[in-house]
Amino acid sequence: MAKKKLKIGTRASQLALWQANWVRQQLENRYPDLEVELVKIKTQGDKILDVPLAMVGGKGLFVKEIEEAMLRGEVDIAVHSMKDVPTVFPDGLDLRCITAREDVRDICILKPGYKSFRDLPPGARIGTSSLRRKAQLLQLRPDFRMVDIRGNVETRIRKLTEEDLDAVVLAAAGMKRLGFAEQISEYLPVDISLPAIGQGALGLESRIDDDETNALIDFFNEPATAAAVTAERALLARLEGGCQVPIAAYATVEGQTMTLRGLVASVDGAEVIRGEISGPSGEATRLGTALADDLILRGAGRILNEVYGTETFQPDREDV
Ligand SMILES: NCc1[nH]cc(CCC(=O)O)c1CC(=O)O
Repeated sequence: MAKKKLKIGTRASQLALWQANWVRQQLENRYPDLEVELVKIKTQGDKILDVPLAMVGGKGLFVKEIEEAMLRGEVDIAVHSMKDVPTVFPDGLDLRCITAREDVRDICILKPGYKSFRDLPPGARIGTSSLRRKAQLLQLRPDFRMVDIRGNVETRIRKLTEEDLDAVVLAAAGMKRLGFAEQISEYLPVDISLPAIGQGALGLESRIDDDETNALIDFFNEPATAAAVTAERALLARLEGGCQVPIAAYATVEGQTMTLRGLVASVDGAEVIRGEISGPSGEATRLGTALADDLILRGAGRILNEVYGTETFQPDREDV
């Protein structure tokens, strides 16, 4: 008998609900007889609002409680921003689909009066709590003063005015999904702000053995984005990336060829190790791992050891 009802586990933030509702809509369009319900679940990341994310620590801050509900059978699938999804999954669960990417870039909203990000005055105060954004912007403009802002997209937009900042930096994807595109002052090219791993893509997670659900959702997977995000995540996994280190990667696929760019930086942006690799898109994992190894050899290993307090990343170790 065909499945009659499907439950989506989602965070209650505006962006998460938009994303879950988008998935619901696609499902209902495709399967008119299917009833789709959203189940709101509070995660650790939603509860700790006053501390910069990099200091909260722990991977999967925004997904753990939803995964637990899925394992208990209370929900069938979870919809995540790929950016927030850890690289390892609990036993019994896996990432089943990666959707086509929304705009992958970061954007800025400037204080009224400024024409361009390039024209911001010396010492301009920039709102972001992402180490990745901070490090890259500080490399470009060491005079910038970075101000931590947390909260959902609307809250962060409001902080431009409330905290009298000169600019705030956010993901284009979130702005567009929530209908705030007209508030975008400028798109930051990927050479200036290389995106977060998985930025702009959604991931659908489900129980590995739930064949019925998996058959229903497989159409969401978009092979080119899936390959690109797989390469980015392989790089992240090799670098054991948590959120204490600025790490960025972005892969594009043309025909059968993938180009992956990546970087690891020191938090102050004084050191930014960049790299690029191209190869068959069918070898996404190998490309991501190989670029990570290249970055480690060229200085990322030292940065990671310092931040993690380990000596794991030795350039001369064979398995690194
Ligand atoms: N960390 C929060 C988060 N997770 C995903 C997005 C944006 C949407 C996306 O990248 O898919 C955002 C907001 C932001 O960084 O501005």
